[in-house]
Amino acid sequence: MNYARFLNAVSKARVASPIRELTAIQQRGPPTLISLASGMPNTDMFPFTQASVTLPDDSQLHLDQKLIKRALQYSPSPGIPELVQWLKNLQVQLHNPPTCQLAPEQGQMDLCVTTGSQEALSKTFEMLVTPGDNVLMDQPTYPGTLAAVRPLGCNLLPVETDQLGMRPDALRDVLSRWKPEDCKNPQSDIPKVLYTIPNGGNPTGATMSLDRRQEIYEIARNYDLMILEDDPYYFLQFTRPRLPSFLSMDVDSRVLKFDSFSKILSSGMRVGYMTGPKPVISKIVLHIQSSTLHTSTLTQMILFLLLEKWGVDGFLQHCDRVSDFYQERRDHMIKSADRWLTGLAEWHPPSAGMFLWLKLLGIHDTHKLIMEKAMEKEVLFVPGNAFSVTPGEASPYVRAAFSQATPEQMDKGLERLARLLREERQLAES
Ligand SMILES: Cc1ncc(COP(=O)(O)O)c(CNc2cc3ccccc3n(O)c2=O)c1O
Repeated sequence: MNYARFLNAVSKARVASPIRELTAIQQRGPPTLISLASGMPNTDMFPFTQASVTLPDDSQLHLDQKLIKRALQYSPSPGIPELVQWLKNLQVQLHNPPTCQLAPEQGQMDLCVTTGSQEALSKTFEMLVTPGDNVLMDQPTYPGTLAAVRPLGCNLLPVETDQLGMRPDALRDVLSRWKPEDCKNPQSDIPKVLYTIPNGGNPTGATMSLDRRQEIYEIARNYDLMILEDDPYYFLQFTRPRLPSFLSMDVDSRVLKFDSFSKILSSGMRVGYMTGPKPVISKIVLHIQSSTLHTSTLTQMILFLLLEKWGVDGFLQHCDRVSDFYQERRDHMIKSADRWLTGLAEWHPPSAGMFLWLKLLGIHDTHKLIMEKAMEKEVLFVPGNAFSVTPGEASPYVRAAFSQATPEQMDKGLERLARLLREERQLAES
């Protein structure tokens, strides 16, 4: 892969911060190393002497006086080494990426910790996108991504999805404006980036079938596309075995996978991790060096202590408990939808994630209905137009989340929606 084709001018101009490089050297150095180099503060002045976190089994993660000093200090931009290594081992065990066998400059698998996958996504678009670029994207998609990429002045090209995720025929149709060989012409405006959410899609709840993943990967090979695999719901797949990731089939090293602990351990800890070709991850790390410096060391340390205690098997057992919880909530929401919305709406039961994508029959655009009338009925959804790649596009859909509401609240909420839809029907017929 020629990664220079994908990096924009800003990213190419990024160079290593000498001070941050020193942090890495200092952290790797022997205990006998005397550093008069970095301007790190003196941890003896920090008013914290230890910290403990209690787990459901009443066991504790403890940061003693020595560990708390390290946890409260600056740390390397890619992430604290022990957490980075644990996550690399997890990715190899789960996805066995072909890229592990490559030489670093050829795109060997690398990984960095980010402050949520949101930081990884925003920095990645800022690394790959030049104003005027054409960027391929699931339609509909996650508003947080739209918020990150829209201001960059590129043309977002919506690729239609259905209950099985992005449609390869729709992708081919969008790409039919170009010839595959256009990717060799630096003057061509052929798309270089494809963004998709393969599991438990936000907002549709869709999970991409294996056939489609393989077909879309082949299209990406043919048109030399980087695939941004946004995958915060990977561990919330309800079926086993989990579907293979794009990372697991990435023989070219063209996949960037965005993972997150938000849906399985904590959203407030703000820890994600990004896996991809070393030349690309290195550029993201340079962006981290000149922005946040690194994700909170304390947060990373607490997370690592937990993962070290659990091991991969223990972590996956926890993920199974979490996905079982959301599967049960999904079942409750589908039962209530069947009870209240039959004949009023259409949907596909999701096989992952936390969202149900409801098409409200007879409604051209749900925005006004939800923001005004549903509020009067004291029920809230997200109107479908919030997820459209095309700004201002009308949508008959609403996104319903089954992550927080109790089964009783879900049932009451969908009953209120049904009452509203029946009132709308009567109004339209009168
Ligand atoms: C597809 C996709 N990619 C990336 C992210 C970001 O995850 P993180 O940075 O690792 O935590 C998300 C998080 N999605 C949401 C977040 C959220 C936060 C407050 C309130 C509402 C929220 N709603 O509604 C969301 O969908 C996502 O769905």
